[in-house]
Amino acid sequence: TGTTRPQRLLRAVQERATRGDSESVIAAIDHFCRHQEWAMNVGDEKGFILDSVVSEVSPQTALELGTYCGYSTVRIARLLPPGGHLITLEFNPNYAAVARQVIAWAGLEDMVQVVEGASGDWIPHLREHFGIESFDFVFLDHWKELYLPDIKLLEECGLLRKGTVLLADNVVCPGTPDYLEYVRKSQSYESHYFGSHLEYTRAEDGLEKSVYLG
Ligand SMILES: Nc1ncnc2c1ncn2CCOCCNC(=O)c1cc(-c2ccc(F)cc2)cc(O)c1O
Ligand SMILES: [Mg+2]
Repeated sequence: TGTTRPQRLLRAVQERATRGDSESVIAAIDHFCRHQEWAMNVGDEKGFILDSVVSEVSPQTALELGTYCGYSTVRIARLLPPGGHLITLEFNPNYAAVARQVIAWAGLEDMVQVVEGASGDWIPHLREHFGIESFDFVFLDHWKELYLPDIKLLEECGLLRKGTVLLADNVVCPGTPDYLEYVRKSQSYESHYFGSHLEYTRAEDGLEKSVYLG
């Protein structure tokens, strides 16, 4: 029983990145994934698109579905405006444990809440548990077949408002066909595809940005 990949990724952060410097944490993870071991972070190329959307929205309240090691959590949290807060849901307790340490190494623990559990179980309780009225921004990066049911659940729970921006990773690879069809056809969303590549590879992938129209 050696270490897991997330544990090796965390060690690379602790060895290569400067405490409190989120840029160096992002760079350390990208270096590890390019030169040591591939891992399913959104990566630098799609991460640049994520940065531009987060900067444009400048969310006070943000939700991430699928934390993994906290790479996109750090990318989002470092761009939040004063008072901004990010809730990130992670199913796997081992991933969540690594993510908390990565987020702390970046010095962003005060803006982020890592919540362990399944998205479908937690979404109906976010309002009462965290005092959230609605989300300004949602990043979808968890099980690809849960993207569609989970945005329908967010709608039903009244957690989306006119103008909420959804950004979905992996809409080409591994792919989220039912989600794409829904947001592109629904009168309740204005959708746009940002073509890119699967993290650290030349395979095609992209992000779908969808604005909820209410
Ligand atoms: N809170 C929650 N509730 C429910 N479920 C949850 C949860 N939190 C986590 N999960 C479950 C799973 O989370 C990880 C999902 N991410 C991916 O699977 C993923 C896979 C690839 C990939 C892999 C292999 C290839 F060959 C090509 C591409 C690339 C990516 O960028 C990915 O994001
Ligand atoms: Mg992904």
